[in-house]
This record gives sequence, C-alpha cells and structure tokens, in this order.
Amino acid sequence: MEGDDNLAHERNKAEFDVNEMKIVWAGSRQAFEVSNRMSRLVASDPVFDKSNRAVMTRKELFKNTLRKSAHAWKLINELCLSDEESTIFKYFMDQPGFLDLHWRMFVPAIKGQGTEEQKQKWLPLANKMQIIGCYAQTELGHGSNVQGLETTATFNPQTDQFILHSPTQTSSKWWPGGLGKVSTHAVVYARLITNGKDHGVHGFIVQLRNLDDHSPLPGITIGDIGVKFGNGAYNSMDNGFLMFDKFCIPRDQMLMRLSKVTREGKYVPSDVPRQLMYGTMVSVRQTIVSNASVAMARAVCIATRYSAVRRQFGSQNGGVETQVIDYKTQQNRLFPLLASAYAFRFVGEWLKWLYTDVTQRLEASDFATLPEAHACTAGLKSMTTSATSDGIEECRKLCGGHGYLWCSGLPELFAVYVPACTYEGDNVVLQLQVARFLMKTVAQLSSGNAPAGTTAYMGRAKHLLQCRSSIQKAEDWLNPAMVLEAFEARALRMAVSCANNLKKFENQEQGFSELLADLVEAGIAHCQLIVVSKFIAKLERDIKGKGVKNQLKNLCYIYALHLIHKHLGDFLSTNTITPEQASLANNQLRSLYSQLRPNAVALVDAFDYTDHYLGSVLGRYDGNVYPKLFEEALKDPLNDSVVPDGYHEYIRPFIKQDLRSARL
Ligand SMILES: CCCCCCCCCC/C=C\CCCCCCCC(=O)SCCNC(=O)CCNC(=O)[C@H](O)C(C)(C)COP(=O)(O)OP(=O)(O)OC[C@H]1O[C@@H](n2cnc3c(N)ncnc32)[C@H](O)[C@@H]1OP(=O)(O)O
Ligand SMILES: Cc1cc2nc3c(=O)[nH]c(=O)nc-3n(C[C@H](O)[C@H](O)[C@H](O)COP(=O)(O)OP(=O)(O)OC[C@H]3O[C@@H](n4cnc5c(N)ncnc54)[C@H](O)[C@@H]3O)c2cc1C
Repeated sequence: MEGDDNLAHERNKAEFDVNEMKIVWAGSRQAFEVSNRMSRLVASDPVFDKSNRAVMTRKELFKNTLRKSAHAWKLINELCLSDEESTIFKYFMDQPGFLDLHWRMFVPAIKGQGTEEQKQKWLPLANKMQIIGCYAQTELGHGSNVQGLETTATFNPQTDQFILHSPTQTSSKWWPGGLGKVSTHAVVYARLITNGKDHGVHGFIVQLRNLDDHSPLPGITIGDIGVKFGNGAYNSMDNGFLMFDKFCIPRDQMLMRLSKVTREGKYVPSDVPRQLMYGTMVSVRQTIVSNASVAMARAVCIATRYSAVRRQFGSQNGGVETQVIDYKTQQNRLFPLLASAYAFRFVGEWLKWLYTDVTQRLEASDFATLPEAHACTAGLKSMTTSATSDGIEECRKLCGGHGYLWCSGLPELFAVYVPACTYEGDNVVLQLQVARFLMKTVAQLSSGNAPAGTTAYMGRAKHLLQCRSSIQKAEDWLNPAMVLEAFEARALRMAVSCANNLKKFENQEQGFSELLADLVEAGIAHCQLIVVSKFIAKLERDIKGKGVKNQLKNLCYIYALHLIHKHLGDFLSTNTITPEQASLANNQLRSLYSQLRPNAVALVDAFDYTDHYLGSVLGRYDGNVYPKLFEEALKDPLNDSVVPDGYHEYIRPFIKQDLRSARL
C-alpha cells in the first residue's frame, strides 16, 4: 500500500468529528480560525521557506532570519494583524530570533516594571520597533542565582546618573537572546548601589547601540557567544555577551514601578513584594507550558503518521507487512506522548487563566495568590518541558533510522526545544521552588489554615494519608474520583515524607540540601496531579462533536495510567495502591491503547499543522514518504557532483596505494 493510501485508510477509521476536535485543541472556534489562517499565510509565502536551514552557514542562517523577521514585520503592518494574529503568525514562522525576546521579554519587562511615564516614553518606540530590545539578566558566573548577579548600577548624585559596570569577567552578561548582534536596547539587571549601600538586583533600560550606524556605544563591549547545539536550530538566535565599562545612563532609566531612587540618591523600597521584579519570568514560564503542548504535538504528529505508513515484518507469502503502529510496544511508547500533548494543552489553558487572575489581583494590591502562581508556573514549566524534550527524542526513535535524518524534522525540533529545560529557569532549580512551597504548606497544615488552590487537597490530609485505593477491577481505573484520589494520596504522602525527614535536621536549610533529590520528586508528583486534575476537569465541560468527548476521555486516562506505570515505585512505596491494583491499571491501559488505535491519525490531524510547520518528510499529511525522502537526498550539496571534491587528493591514493602523494 502507498503512503497516501495508508493515511486515507486511517482517516476513514476515525470514530469522532475531527473538525470539532480541532476547535477543542485550539481552545475556541475563533482561536482555530486565527491559527488556521495564520499558519497558511506563513506556509504560502516563499520567504518563510525552511528547507535548507541545515546546510546554511551560521552567517547565512542569521541573515536569513533577519530577512524573515523584516518581512514578517512588513506583513504584520500591511495586513494590520491584531496582537493575537501577529503572535501566532510569528510562532508559525518557526524561526527563533530576536523578535521572540523583543516581544516576549523586553516589552513585558517595561510594561510590568516601568512607571506610567516610563511606559509612555519607551513602549511606543518598542511597539513600532524603532528600538529593539532584549532581556539581559544572566551572567557568565550566575544564571539560576539571580541574587548573585554581579553587574553594578551605582547612583552618582552629581550627574543624576547610574554608572553601569562589570567588575569581573564572571559579571559579563552572557546568553541573552537578541543581544549579540541585533538589539539596540536591553533591560539589564544589576545590583543597585546608592550611598555605598547595595540594595540588590534591579532592572534598568539601557541603550546599547548607536541608532544611526548600530555600533556599540562607548563603554559597551558586545558580541555573540558562539555556535550552539544542532544544525540550524537555535543558531539563528544571536545569544550575546555584554560588558560595561563605567557606562552612564540617566536616573529615569531605572525601572521604578516597584522601588525608586530619588534625585538626592535616596532609595525608596517597594511596598509590594520585591518578587514582582521577577514578573516577566513568570509570564514567559506560563507561555512556555502552552508551547510545550505545541512542540510535543508536532513530534507526535510526525511519529504517528509515519508509524501508520511504515511497515515491518508480519507478511506471509509476500502479503502486506504490519504497520509499525500496530505493534503494542510502539503504542506503549507513542500513545502516552499523544495523550501528554493534549494534557499539556489543557493545563496550559488553565495556567493562562491562573496567570490572568493573579495579574488582576496584583493590580488590586492582592498578593495572596502570588506564591501559588509562582509555584505553578515554575513547576509546570519544569515538568512539561522535561517531558516534551524526552518525548521529542522518543518520537525520533519511534521513526527508526529515518528519524535521525534532518529532513524528518525531529533532530532540529529537539535541538531547538531542549534548551527550554534550562532557559527561563533550570528545571531542577524551578522544581525545588515547588518543593519549598509544598514544605511551607505542609508545615501550616496543623495551624488550621485550609490550603487553597492547587494545594486544597492537602486540607484532606487526614483522609489522604491513611486511605487505601478501592480499585477492584480494571474499569475502576476509568473512575475520575478514584484516579484523582490515587494521585492526591501519592503527592501528599511524598510531600509529608519529605517534611518529616526535614524535621530530623536541626538546621532546616541543611536538611533541605540533603533531601534535594526527594524534594524534586515530590514537586513532580504535585505537578503531575495538577495536570491530571485539569484534564479531568476539562472532561466535565460541555464538549461538542460526535465522539470527541470519548476520545478525550481515553487520552485523559492514558495520560494518568501511564504515569502510574512510569512512577510505580512512588505509588507502591507510599502504599497508595497495591501491586494488584497496579496490574489492573496496566490491563486498562492496554485496552485504552486498542480503543485509541483507529483514531490515532485523526487525533494528530486535529492539531491542524501545515506541512510547512511540521517541516518533516516523515510527517507529511499525504504520507508520501519514500519518494520525498529520495527527493530530499538528491538535494543535498554532496550530491551536486557524482565524484566528490577531495577524491583526487584523499581517496584515489588509497585505491592506487600511493599514500605518499596524499595531501594530508
Ligand atoms: C524547529 C524550529 C522551531 C522554532 C520554534 C520557535 C518557537 C519559539 C517559541 C519560543 C518560546 C518562548 C521563547 C522564550 C525564549 C526564552 C528566552 C529565555 C530567557 C531567559 O532565560 S531569561 C533568564 C531566566 N532566568 C531565570 O529563570 C533564573 C532562575 N532563577 C530564579 O527565578 C530565582 O532566582 C529563583 C531560583 C526562583 C529564586 O531563588 P531564591 O530563593 O534565591 O530567590 P529570592 O531570594 O530572590 O526569592 C526568595 C522568595 O521569593 C520567591 N520567588 C522566587 N521567584 C519568584 C517569582 N517569580 N514570583 C514570586 N515569588 C518568587 C521564592 O519562592 C522565595 O519565597 P519564600 O521566601 O521561600 O517564600
Ligand atoms: C538557549 C538559551 C537562551 C537563553 N536566553 C536568555 C535570555 O534571553 N536572557 C537571559 O538573561 N538569560 C538567558 N538564558 C540563560 C538561562 O536563563 C540560564 O542559563 C538558566 O537560568 C540556568 O542558569 P545557569 O546557566 O546559571 O545554570 P546553573 O545554575 O549553573 O546550572 C548548572 C547545574 O547546576 C544545578 N543547580 C544550580 N543551582 C542549584 C540548586 N540550588 N540546587 C540544585 N541544583 C542546582 C542545575 O540543576 C544544573 O544542573 C538563556 C539560556 C539558554 C540555554
């Protein structure tokens, strides 16, 4: 059977309304319409071609990214795209570049931390891209430990200026995207010093380059930090370094919405939590969770379509071979990833709601939910990006040898995606923030304060610490209350176990250091509970379309039960379930895989990705894999000539046994 016949046959088997599922995936009919229109607008424009990124030199790749960015900006203006449309348009451009940092970090940092006057001055320039900005926080010596940054901003009352200085090599800014070659400005984080006193890290708007000829301003040393992981991939981004040599900026360029420095040099501390200074990171972490579902879906779409096209073994007497998607091992690796894509989509929707809610509360000076918002954004960013990076790599392996080809789309996707485990907060460091939050919540349980939000379940500690799961047969694992209870009991018991172990240490910080590995596991268990509970909550909503809810139910329970299988040690060692109940979960999982199987291709079609966005010969909508693999191979520059360059110098001497003449 040809690839296109395979996929057409798969699509005919679907038991649900794919068009309605597309709307559930997009979040609303309107969101679907925008996403569909923007992705096709990008795909139809030859400037956004991505086919030769792997064979471009770094300079070519970078210049091509500038070209794409300029073209995108021109189209956004000509077509009067809304903010929502232009964000999605840039996303489907699928080209990491300075625009990401300008719009996602520089502009939000000014919006969140600038005074009204500062916003009035800087935002119109930034919104029209008359200045281009980046987010310069990380230094050569410190990234995770923000309080350990070394760059100084010393107030000089004589000139009413701050003097920015990099006192050591390790204080050089290192990593900011867009800094190396493009940005004219940056929001720079530096230690504020007034009257010889260090007030800790604060944000400043700093001009870096001359607006006429783009040269760095005197007192500024700046450049790109060099080639990063993978061909093409994130190398389109100019991650940069920056050093200040007593560089002066006016006082009104300190971001002063939170704390201030007066004309006399008096420091006026913030009367709101100083952590609001970290607000830009919280906002980006929230969007990274939604992006995780997109990246996971992209990899899964490629692996699912290819698994339906690919056949190996199983033929008798020359008949058709088995589609590899029919092997239970393939399903056991692939279907949980498909379920994870949907799970991350829905938790991303919820996190967006939570973030909007906390933002509105902060505007009304209600800071009560800030720790929860920080824990959720940090923990879910960590959990979903780790799972997605691993998932993309698993999808590559699911595609066998061809998955290793650049044109499968998976190596580049992995190389672009994997730094998400590090940027915007290292995943272990962020998960430890969740653990701290959990330890505080557990410590307060005896005080009578009922925990709220995502830790509300801890208020039922008495029950959850001693309950035994009442699962008796495999179908019980489709009971939402029973599944939730298992995840709640496991998460609570792991957190309480850490808290009890902490008590054994006289010094709590030392205890925390000793127990770091267990604390991370407790944080992950809590985050997995959040994802499962938000998926279950989604099923309780009104979901339209023939068979759509049924498919979502299958995916939800596949997500939950595969986690039980993967983290069985946690569930058994906390006595949350018995080995027999675990075995029933496995039986149920196998049955769910069989139910999902005929719908697999339609479930990835529901992502509505264009072939342009997927960028994969293996994941093509028409399944026409083999002829296109040949086409791609023939395009490789090595195939430009039949006899390769270097033949006469380095190959012929071997064959003719005249190695003395080889030019070594
Ligand atoms: C194939 C091609 C595909 C192409 C695809 C293209 C698609 C593009 C999509 C792109 C998507 C996104 C683009 C993003 C681009 C990424 C850019 C990356 C940018 C960066 O990385 S910027 C730098 C980020 N840096 C960090 O994240 C640093 C991490 N560290 C910290 O955040 C903190 O320092 C900390 C570790 C969390 C805290 O450390 P510490 O405890 O020492 O901190 P403090 O003493 O300052 O605070 C203590 C107190 O405060 C609480 N707290 C900490 N942070 C926050 C917060 N943000 N909000 C609220 N509260 C906070 C902390 O919990 C403590 O509370 P406690 O006292 O214990 O109650
Ligand atoms: C592609 C990319 C883009 C980036 N873009 C930007 C940008 O635009 N702007 C910007 O300012 N920065 C940017 N960064 C920097 C990024 O935010 C930092 O690299 C990140 O915050 C991690 O910090 P680090 O590099 O100092 O890691 P480190 O903290 O040095 O981590 C090294 C190891 O130590 C472990 N570790 C560290 N602290 C602890 C602890 N307390 N407990 C247990 N383990 C610990 C970590 O888990 C990790 O395994 C970017 C980075 C990358 C890779």
